[in-house]
Amino acid sequence: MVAVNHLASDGANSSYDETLFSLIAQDLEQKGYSIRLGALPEPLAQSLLTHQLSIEAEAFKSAGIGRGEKYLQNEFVRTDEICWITEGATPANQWLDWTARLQDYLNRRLFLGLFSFESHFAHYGPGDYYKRHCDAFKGEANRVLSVVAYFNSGWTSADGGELVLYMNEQDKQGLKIVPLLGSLVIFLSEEFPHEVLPAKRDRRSIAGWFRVNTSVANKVDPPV
Ligand SMILES: O=C(O)CCC(=O)C(=O)O
Ligand SMILES: [Fe+2]
Repeated sequence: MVAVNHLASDGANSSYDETLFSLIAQDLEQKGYSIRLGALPEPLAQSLLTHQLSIEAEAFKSAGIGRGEKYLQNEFVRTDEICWITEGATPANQWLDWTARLQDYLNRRLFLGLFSFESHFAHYGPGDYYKRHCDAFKGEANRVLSVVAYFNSGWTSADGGELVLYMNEQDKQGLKIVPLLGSLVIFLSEEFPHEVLPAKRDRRSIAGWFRVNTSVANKVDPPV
């Protein structure tokens, strides 16, 4: 009985996910980005928000640019606080499982060769922003696809904090996306400059990146 229920609910989730993944793949193929409102399964979005709130006080650090030795704190560019997501707590595992399934799907359908995934929670307090930037630089990038998921119920454009996705280097207008609970934005990391406008209240999200493998001979590319 338990096994049947388990299968039934897994089946329902995976058919929902397959439909969503297929729409995302189609968007990426046609436009290079996908904006899907309310797409992240609601129980997953809720449990990620609860988890984020529970670790915020002790585990979050001011965001920097880059990781490891190249880590730079630069308030001119961004002022949010972040916490990298690793396996452990159930909501984090569920997120990593969901993104692994998305990765498999996109590799099968679009042959992107996505190899690993890194992601962090982000908290923008009132006044926090992330100025216009690219997640990867043309040519040298191993970040291929950026994924952002939002956890803010009742957010409207009056609350600021929109993601502005610019279509290319020249675009000054961009597309504004309200960071409403469950919304997902996925885009080719090298192609779309973007920024986060100053938030007027607490704004919570996950930002993540699928990477290709850039290991060479005796230098192993770490997954995060
Ligand atoms: O939170 C967002 O809307 C985007 C964040 C972002 O661009 C980043 O962390 O690189
Ligand atoms: Fe970004």
